[in-house]
Amino acid sequence: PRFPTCMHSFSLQTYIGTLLVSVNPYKELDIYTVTQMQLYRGVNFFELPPHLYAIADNAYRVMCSEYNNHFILISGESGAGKTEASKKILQYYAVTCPTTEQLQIVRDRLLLSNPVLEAFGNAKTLRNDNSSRFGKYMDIQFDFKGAPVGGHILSYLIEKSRVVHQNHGERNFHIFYQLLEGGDKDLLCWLGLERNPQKYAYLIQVSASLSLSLHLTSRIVGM
Ligand SMILES: Nc1ncnc2c1ncn2[C@@H]1O[C@H](COP(=O)(O)OP(=O)(O)OP(=O)(O)O)[C@@H](O)[C@H]1O
Repeated sequence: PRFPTCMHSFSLQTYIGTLLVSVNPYKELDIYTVTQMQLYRGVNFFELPPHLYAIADNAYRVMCSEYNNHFILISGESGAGKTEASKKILQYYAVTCPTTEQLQIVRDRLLLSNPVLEAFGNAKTLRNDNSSRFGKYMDIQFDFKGAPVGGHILSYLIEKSRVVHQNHGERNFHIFYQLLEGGDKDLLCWLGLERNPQKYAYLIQVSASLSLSLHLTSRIVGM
């Protein structure tokens, strides 16, 4: 793909005013390290190359100095990298905000809730192997010292129909496959389940190419 020439070629991120435009690199870049977090911490917005951490740090510092609420809106098409971006912002706050041993529980809950939410709310689609099939609103509450003391994650509009119907080449919610793959023998026995997902009509994934050839075959047979 061709990127705008102003785009910082290393991070695939650039600014339009104070808006960060980020291109999904589809590979791990060495720009989300603790060293990078320390680099962006407390530094003026335009002093360093465009980065998610600059957005996160700016929102945090303005909140602390103005004592008011701030939000970061992440938008983009499916597969653009919104979920990954939100996780990186959470990690940034987890590492850089002042904390106490007690507050680490809040931090851990915010970070560790993600795998659970993704298990129940994410699924493979044609555009994204880990697509969020629900809207997410997340807030973090800070005390007057700027330490994270709590938060909410609200989910809404989950794609319930996926449980009983998936488009060709797509899958059901991850949790069903995870349960069959990772659930221990006793649990599966108690639930009356077998380990093989191919046994369940709602979990059988028909690949896009296979479904196309089936479709064509049935058309030809029909003729
Ligand atoms: N910053 C990144 N670095 C490396 N890979 C990334 C990054 N952002 C996204 N990806 C890759 O792209 C995939 C899709 O990203 P993500 O799930 O965040 O998209 P999304 O915008 O939330 O999509 P959806 O709207 O379908 O939920 C990820 O599973 C990951 O493999």
